[in-house]
Amino acid sequence: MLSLSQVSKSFTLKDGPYTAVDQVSLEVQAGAIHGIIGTSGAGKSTLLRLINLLERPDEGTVMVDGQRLTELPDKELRRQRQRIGMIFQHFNLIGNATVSRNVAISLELAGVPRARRMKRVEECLQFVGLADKAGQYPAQLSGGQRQRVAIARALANSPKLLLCDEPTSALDPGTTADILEVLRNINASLGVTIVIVTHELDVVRSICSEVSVMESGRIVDSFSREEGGFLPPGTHSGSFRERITGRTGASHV
Ligand SMILES: Nc1ncnc2c1ncn2[C@@H]1O[C@H](COP(=O)(O)OP(=O)(O)OP(=O)(O)O)[C@@H](O)[C@H]1O
Repeated sequence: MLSLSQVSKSFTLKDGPYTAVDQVSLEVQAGAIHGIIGTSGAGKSTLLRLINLLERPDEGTVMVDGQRLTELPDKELRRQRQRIGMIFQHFNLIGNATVSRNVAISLELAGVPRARRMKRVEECLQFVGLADKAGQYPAQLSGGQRQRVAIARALANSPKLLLCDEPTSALDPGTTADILEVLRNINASLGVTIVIVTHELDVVRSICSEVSVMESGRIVDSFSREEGGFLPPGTHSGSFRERITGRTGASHV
């Protein structure tokens, strides 16, 4: 579903170039929930933004669902991007637009006719349990409800891939569990592949099927739930792998 090959991205800072993502290669199979974890500044969000080319890689190739995004002309890239949903830590909703309009905008941009748009908005709001909030504004909603609106917006164009940048980091533990349940449901019932950037180990333990650990712009370890399960939520010590799986192990990378 997703294949990154030798992808790098540098930024020009005051004291010279800074490599935020350094020759990363990554394969995510269709149907996975892939977690990217690491300390602050490791390059996780930049890597996520390289997947849908919100950031253009300096080097390397990005393939999503058989399409080499890094080689597409702008117009075709915009079309392909509609099949990649994205949600953010701070929801990024339009404050002066109603809930239904927030969801409808991505459909308008995709040129979906009005009648189909309205039907799809209703379906998506129903999916996230907010059909009764269609006429409200983001400021009238709780954090969890705002993230549900953002999820409905991301689902509107029926994406095959959903990118989540710290989706629960602004939420309390109970609301976090609810949002993770919505993401699990999107994966299980709609078959959407999910890539989730987080610094929260419990998010990874709770929903991810596989994990990449990032450090200084590189993927330094990767492992999957299939190798022997993940620990239940709680405090554990050691490397990211030990804290998530309870096991030590050689890096696969
Ligand atoms: N647009 C940009 N311009 C300059 N530097 C940037 C830009 N985006 C990211 N960086 C730098 O790249 C590094 C990696 O940032 P990134 O946000 O990808 O890390 P992260 O692992 O997601 O961290 P956090 O968990 O704190 O968000 C940081 O040092 C950051 O300051």
